Amino acid sequence: MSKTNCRILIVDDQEDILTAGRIFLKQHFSLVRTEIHPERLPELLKKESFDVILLDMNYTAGATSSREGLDLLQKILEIDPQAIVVMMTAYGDIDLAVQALKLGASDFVVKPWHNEKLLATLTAACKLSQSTSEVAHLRSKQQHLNEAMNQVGVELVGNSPAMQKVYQTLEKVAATDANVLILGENGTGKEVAARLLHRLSKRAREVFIPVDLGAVTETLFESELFGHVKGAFTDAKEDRIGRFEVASGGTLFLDEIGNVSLPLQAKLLTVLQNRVVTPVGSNKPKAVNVRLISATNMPLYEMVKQGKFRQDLLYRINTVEIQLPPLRERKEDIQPLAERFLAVFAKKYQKPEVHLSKVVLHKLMAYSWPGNIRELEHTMERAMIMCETGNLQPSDIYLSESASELEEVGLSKDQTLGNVEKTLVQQALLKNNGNITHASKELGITRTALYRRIEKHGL
Ligand SMILES: Nc1ncnc2c1ncn2[C@@H]1O[C@H](COP(=O)(O)OP(=O)(O)OP(=O)(O)O)[C@@H](O)[C@H]1O
Repeated sequence: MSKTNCRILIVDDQEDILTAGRIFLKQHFSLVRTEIHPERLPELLKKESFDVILLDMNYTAGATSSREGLDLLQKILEIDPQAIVVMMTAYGDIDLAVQALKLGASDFVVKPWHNEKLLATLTAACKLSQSTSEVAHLRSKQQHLNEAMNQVGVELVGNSPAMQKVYQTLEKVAATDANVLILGENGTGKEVAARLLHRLSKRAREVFIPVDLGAVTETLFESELFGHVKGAFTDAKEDRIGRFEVASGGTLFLDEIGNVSLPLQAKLLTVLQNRVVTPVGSNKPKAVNVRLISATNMPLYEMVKQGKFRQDLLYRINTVEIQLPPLRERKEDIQPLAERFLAVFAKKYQKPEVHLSKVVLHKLMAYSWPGNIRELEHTMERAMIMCETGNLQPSDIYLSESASELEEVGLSKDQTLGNVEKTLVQQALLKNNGNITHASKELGITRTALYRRIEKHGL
């Protein structure tokens, strides 16, 4: 007969009980220890761990208060709150057994015990102990995974005044559970900001669950967000929890919220108001506790006026609003971002680190970046791949707008002769991708004269 892998400790001050218990239980469980001195229990538990403790309630011969047993139970649970303790009570002590259960005991057996009953109770207690430690193990694994995942993409580069305002708001709102709406054009870093907010919040050890609502089909919306029960529809082969439940305790990031249709907006609103979800095919609502962050690049206020977005839903999601400015409105962030991306891609493609020269920087600064930081990131990745010399050339920077459409750098603002000359030289260099011969030809000056001007204007 194979033994159950379970370590059992029997505590009693009567030698005959300990002996009878040991002889019987050793046939069924991998380890059985006994302790006749209950006062030594705390010391013993610090040294050794047991899956189940079988604890007597009455210690002093003839005592009826059983206070000692309850005190010992409390001590055990102080040392190990997860301990599985089965109490042994005398016949007629049911009230005391109930008290013990309320204090945290897992079960009780009546003395003198029936062997089958004792065996069944302890087998169940061993299973409970195993599941409790599995849950604890999974929980700590989950926490490690969350922490590792929460590290991904949470650094917001850029210190422009516009971004400083964003950081200040993120820090203020992180301490609260307020619903946050992040607005901004494509690629401005809305998801990175949402991840950073989660990491700064008190939910940082829990999950961050992003949902791209633009990619969720109308028919799967409810099942995806609220879950479904087996048989709710043809493909529902088993119960599945939705993103709200997965995110419970943590943060739910609803990206592209402006893409949700009006009927589904109503369903979303009901969930946010009542803080419960009802899986598709079920009639049992489940409570959820999420911090909600929503994001969109769509003009939600305009959409409310046009009847395309529910005003009550907007008010529900925008307790605090964060506007991420487009890159063209925070040009001072271009250099640090470009340098960061170059460093990242140098590592990725195992190339030496590349220096960002002034002429390349000018090309980057003159562009309007309609795709914002995502476009800058892709541009720098491509440049790193194309760059052969370790010295990035303007020709390595491929931009979707043609050079003639580049902004006229500063021409209208300060038209001193020096500035006009500097601008013309810059533009000629940009247009010719830094090629001195071609740029000097276009400007109608010699190469030496162009070099002199480059030096003079610090280009
Ligand atoms: N401030 C920043 N610092 C560093 N990287 C950033 C920053 N902002 C954005 N990025 C990077 O730019 C890319 C786009 O960012 P993100 O996905 O957060 O933008 P988004 O506004 O959510 O885009 P979309 O509207 O298309 O969903 C990502 O690769 C991200 O890592």
